[in-house]
Amino acid sequence: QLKTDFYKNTCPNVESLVRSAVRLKFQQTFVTAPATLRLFFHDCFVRGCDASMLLASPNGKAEKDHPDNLSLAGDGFDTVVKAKAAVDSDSKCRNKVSCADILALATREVVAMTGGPFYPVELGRRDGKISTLTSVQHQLPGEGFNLDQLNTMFARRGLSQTDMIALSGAHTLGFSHCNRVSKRLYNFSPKSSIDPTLNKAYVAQLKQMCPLRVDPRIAINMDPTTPNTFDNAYYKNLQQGKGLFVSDQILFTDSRSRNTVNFFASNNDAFKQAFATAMTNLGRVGVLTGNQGEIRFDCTRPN
Ligand code: HEM
Ligand SMILES: [Ca+2]
Ligand SMILES: [Ca+2]
Repeated sequence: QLKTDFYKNTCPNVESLVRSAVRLKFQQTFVTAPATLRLFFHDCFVRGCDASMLLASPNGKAEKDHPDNLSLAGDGFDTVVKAKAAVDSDSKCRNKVSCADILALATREVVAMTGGPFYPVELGRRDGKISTLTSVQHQLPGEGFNLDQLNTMFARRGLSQTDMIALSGAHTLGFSHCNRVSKRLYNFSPKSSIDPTLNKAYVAQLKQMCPLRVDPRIAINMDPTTPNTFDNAYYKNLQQGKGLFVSDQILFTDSRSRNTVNFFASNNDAFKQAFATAMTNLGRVGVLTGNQGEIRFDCTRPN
């Protein structure tokens, strides 16, 4: 239903307009890349890829206000606002391109700019009008999830285990916060205070960055080897016990997903290809098309 040339007649330059705006923003701050990528994921998992996550909060009860979204970096939202302004600066395009499509295009740009694949982006999504805190409940994966929980949550959106493993490779970029990992370092289980699947040297490193009772706002790299490059280092890290979250490390620990991790670790091109396919599948989740929804004038509020 979505098509790569959806705006062929209404806004033929949409891709280059978004690209220049995202490039400019990326030059100002690297966080643009991980922030936009994560925003797209969270948007698609809640009510589908409809830009619901971008809607401002009039009453403190929007999607944005859910605890799982409070750590979304502001630069992701700002990237979409800037790209939308660039699109609307072209009189032919003004109010013709949905915020959901602008987010999908901006996400492709940040992936490509950091070294990931440049893949065709399907377009034609419409913007949703609803954003509620309760619609986020149980829709986003937790950092403590096991393989079955991850597979169930992704399968509900038509995404395979391979898609899930490839998409988890997004953790090759960006930051987390100490509160997400302290349980694995200090308080893992009655049997062992440290998660036994963690690499010992990595534990020491993490404990140094995240001492007990550290300020929970302290940020740490998710990929300790190449935090600013979109590459398959994430999977090589998993092979060495250097997955930051339980939900990362389980992909290698569980024998049902280990082969795919080993394959992506050994072949960056295969990972990039699988990531592109999985992003296309993610971009189709729950989309509004045709005359459903609307084309928002302002990405932060319904028309
Ligand atoms: C598989 C299950 C997943 C879990 C449990 C998970 C969980 C998390 C958590 C807890 C953080 C850190 C938040 C913080 O402390 O600030 C994070 C960051 C991030 N996640 Fe995921 N995530 C998952 C999948 C994904 C997917 C599918 C994508 C995108 C395709 C993604 C992209 C990112 C990015 C780019 C960051 C870094 C954000 C930044 O630097 O601002 N994650 N994720
Ligand atoms: Ca959404
Ligand atoms: Ca990396």
